[in-house]
Amino acid sequence: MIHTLPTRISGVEILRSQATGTSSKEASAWFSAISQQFGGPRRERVVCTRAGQLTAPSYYRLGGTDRTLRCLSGEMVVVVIDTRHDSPTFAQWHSFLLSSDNARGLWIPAGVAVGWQTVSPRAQLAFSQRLCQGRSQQGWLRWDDPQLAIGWPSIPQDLLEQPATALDLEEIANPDLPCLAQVRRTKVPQAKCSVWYPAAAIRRTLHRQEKTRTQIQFAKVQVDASRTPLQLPNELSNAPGVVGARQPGAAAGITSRATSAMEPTTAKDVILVIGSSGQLGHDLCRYLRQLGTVVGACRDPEKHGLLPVPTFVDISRPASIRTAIRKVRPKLIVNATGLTNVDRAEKDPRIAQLVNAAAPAIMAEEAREVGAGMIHFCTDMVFDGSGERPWNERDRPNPLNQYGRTKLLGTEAIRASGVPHLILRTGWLYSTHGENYVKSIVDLCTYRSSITLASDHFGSPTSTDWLARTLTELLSSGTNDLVGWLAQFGGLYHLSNLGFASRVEVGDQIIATCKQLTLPVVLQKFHSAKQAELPTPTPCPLNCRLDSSAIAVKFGMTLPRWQAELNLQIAKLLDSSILPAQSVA
Ligand SMILES: NC(=O)C1=CN([C@@H]2O[C@H](COP(=O)(O)OP(=O)(O)OC[C@H]3O[C@@H](n4cnc5c(N)ncnc54)[C@H](OP(=O)(O)O)[C@@H]3O)[C@@H](O)[C@H]2O)C=CC1
Ligand SMILES: Cc1cn([C@H]2C[C@H](O)[C@@H](COP(=O)(O)OP(=O)(O)O[C@H]3O[C@@H](C)C(=O)[C@@H](O)[C@H]3O)O2)c(=O)[nH]c1=O
Repeated sequence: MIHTLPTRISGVEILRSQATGTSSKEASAWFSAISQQFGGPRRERVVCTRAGQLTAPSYYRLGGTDRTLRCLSGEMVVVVIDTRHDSPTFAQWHSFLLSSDNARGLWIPAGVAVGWQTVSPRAQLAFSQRLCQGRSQQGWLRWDDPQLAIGWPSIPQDLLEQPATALDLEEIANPDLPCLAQVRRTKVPQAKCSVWYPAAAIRRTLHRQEKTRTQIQFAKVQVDASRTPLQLPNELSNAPGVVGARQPGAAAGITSRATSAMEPTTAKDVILVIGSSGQLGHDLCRYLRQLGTVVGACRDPEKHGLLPVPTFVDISRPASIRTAIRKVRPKLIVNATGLTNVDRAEKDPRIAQLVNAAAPAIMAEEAREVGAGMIHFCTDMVFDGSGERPWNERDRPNPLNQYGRTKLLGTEAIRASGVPHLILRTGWLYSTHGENYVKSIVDLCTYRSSITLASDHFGSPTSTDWLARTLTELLSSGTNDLVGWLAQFGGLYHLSNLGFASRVEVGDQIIATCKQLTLPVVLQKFHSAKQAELPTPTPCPLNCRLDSSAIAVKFGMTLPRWQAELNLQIAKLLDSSILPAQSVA
């Protein structure tokens, strides 16, 4: 019996069964359990892949065929993307870690694209697909669709099965766009031509002929949406160079992907994200792609994990910062760097000064040189933590430690530089990647029976996913002129998730969410202590509450409550099994 669990993508289900292991006997037991439960006849196969190999997402439409996957050996990250424009989770993607250990399978309904990347040296995937009567239309989604910004585990070493006809989600699913047709053209007469109408989900084969070994090219044709599908074939048949392309060459309005003519014609602004390996930098790279061409910069490309390969920068060396910026010549410099280890900053004030204070000042200088604007992130730790009132932008900073002091200097340098800028002062950041207190507590609570947290240290947990998305939304109104937008609307704003909590209350919320998501939690309760009683060497402010009302009012934003955002991010964390997979129900 296979048990099913719903996921965040409507209709996609996690499959759990008793069967584990890699033997072919168990693979066939799995296949027959799938047939029994989900019906047949089915096409079954076992696919072998190597580390880094990526199979681009594909989906089925007409005749709708469902698919199931399970990892027989090794580990792979499977990404599902909802391409059904009438679905409540349309355009959302979600990743799952499938491994031989967690014995997890996935059920993928028609209309949901699925692709995978292997993370272990080798892996085997059991793939079962219901055969349906008539033709079932398979399509491919670009694995690097910039709008989706899928967080694949790494830059693919090897790209399997992404045909040249792979489309962006917008092209596939938006019924409001003019119809897009895909045309296969060959150099021989009576070539096969497939026309596909995403809006109507109709596919036709115009001319059939015996197989030819002639090289096949692909072209995409944008047609007038007002034309009915039946009119289209004639038009295509008449288009020289497409059907029976005797004279290869571009027909009016028809362009080959190979010529890159489908790429946007207007040059996109370049956005340089410095610190792309950090928790916030990573999410900024994912979201800011919606606004321009993102170039990451960090000192360890291995930690960047996204495409394209980042530019090298060591921000403790001024020359390195200047070289990186002059090389990339961005319109926008986003500084997501920081020496964020508060104890390390206290012990090594010279490095803290270089990274948190001097580097932002140099970035601002260089931004002026190349005519760029700047985004920067400041911290709640610039305040002394007195009182209980949330700090607003007019309150006077008075940092207690080197981290706070150097961050304040960096912020002040940018403000004084005259460069158009937006500085977001935030606090208590966490993410589903990188090291942070949320991930640590989720991990620790499965095997530690006691953890002590401060009951008198208050702030707002804020997810980097939300912060990066919110910044992108803010900037999107200024994409025509990012620098001009910053000059007009920029400045310093406080921005964090809504509501305040002590560190203990945050811990309690994490445990409650983990239990709700059926993580086997061992920890029952946190021990509370005063911050001063904890073995932390660095003096830290107690009141880190930030008042984000100024930015919310100015831009009409609704801030999510920290609890709701935390629940969402923990669900993502557990679903994608960044934690040990066997601890997930
Ligand atoms: N974390 C938090 O709670 C808060 C953070 N902030 C601010 O937000 C920003 C992002 O924070 P967060 O994502 O949490 O930080 P992380 O510690 O996750 O990331 C910091 C980034 O800075 C990079 N970096 C540090 N030193 C150097 C160097 N010498 N050369 C090149 N890169 C370097 C790191 O690179 P590498 O990966 O190689 O180390 C990493 O990419 C920082 O400015 C921080 O001060 C503000 C408020 C709260
Ligand atoms: C990382 C970690 C934290 N904790 C506890 C300790 C502490 O009470 C709480 C928070 O830990 P942190 O290391 O995030 O604490 P801290 O360094 O105080 O966090 C600060 O970081 C800098 C960069 C900022 O700018 C601030 O806004 C703030 O987020 O969680 C654990 O119990 N286990 C862990 O593994």
